[in-house]
Amino acid sequence: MNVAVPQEGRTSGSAEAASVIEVRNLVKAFYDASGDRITLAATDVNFTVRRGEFVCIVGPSGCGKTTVLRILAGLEQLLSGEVRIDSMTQPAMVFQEASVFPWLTVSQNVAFPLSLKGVSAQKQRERVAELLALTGLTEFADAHPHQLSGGMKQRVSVARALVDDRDILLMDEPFGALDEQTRLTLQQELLRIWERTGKTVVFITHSVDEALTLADRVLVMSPRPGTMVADLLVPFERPRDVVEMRRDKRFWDLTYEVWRLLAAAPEH
Ligand SMILES: Nc1ncnc2c1ncn2[C@@H]1O[C@H](COP(=O)(O)OP(=O)(O)OP(=O)(O)O)[C@@H](O)[C@H]1O
Repeated sequence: MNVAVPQEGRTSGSAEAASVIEVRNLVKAFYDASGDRITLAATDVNFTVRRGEFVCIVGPSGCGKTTVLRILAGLEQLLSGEVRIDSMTQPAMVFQEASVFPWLTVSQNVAFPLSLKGVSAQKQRERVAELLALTGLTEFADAHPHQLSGGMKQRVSVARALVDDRDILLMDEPFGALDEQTRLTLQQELLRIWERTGKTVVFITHSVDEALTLADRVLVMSPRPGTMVADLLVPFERPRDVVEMRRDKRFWDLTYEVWRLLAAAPEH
């Protein structure tokens, strides 16, 4: 069942049992205030995501990656096409900039979705403790965001996205603003969390390296208006070691393959 805000083109149902997200012939355009000038952001986008899968989307800047993700989240309307999300819960979203409330503590930030749902204080405490442990934040439970590093703030965002146990996690360049080393640490942590929770993840990144580190499949988009030009299987076994996997020649062969596709993708 789809509990997302109903929109034209978004339907519910379980036509394809294995796929939890199905996008067919999606077209999205933005209009200026007068309605005259149109920016075609994405065109004829097709892909599916199976339950529990980790899918990364890469593509050049402005090709429509965020737009596609926002449509999945129910934050944008599509112009035409169809989006089917087979889930009991609205997708959770994590953005590039850690979206934490500065006046709340780490615990209160993580608990926020539960407080909106009227979950009892005792249950909130239990669930928040689980999530703080999962994301390595237990000792910062009472800290405020200004006392945290960028990586820790992003951990708070991830913990909050997981706290009310939604099936689908949509992540828009969540580690894009972090330094390389913190990024690698958080990639490893995200993989561990994903393996434990079994969420379906759609993750946008500019980094080919990051996509191959995390994903079961990498979807490659063309320049704007973006469309899918490749759907590549990432064959590395799980659990992955984000450092050790770089010794595997297949990692670099795939890196070359994705870069070749990005370089060759035609502009529309
Ligand atoms: N609200 C909006 N109004 C008008 N145009 C928009 C809006 N949002 C996005 N666009 C345009 O749609 C196109 C796709 O934008 P989008 O943010 O989806 O790209 P992206 O692939 O995520 O880019 P980046 O990788 O740089 O974040 C761009 O040309 C952008 O200017």
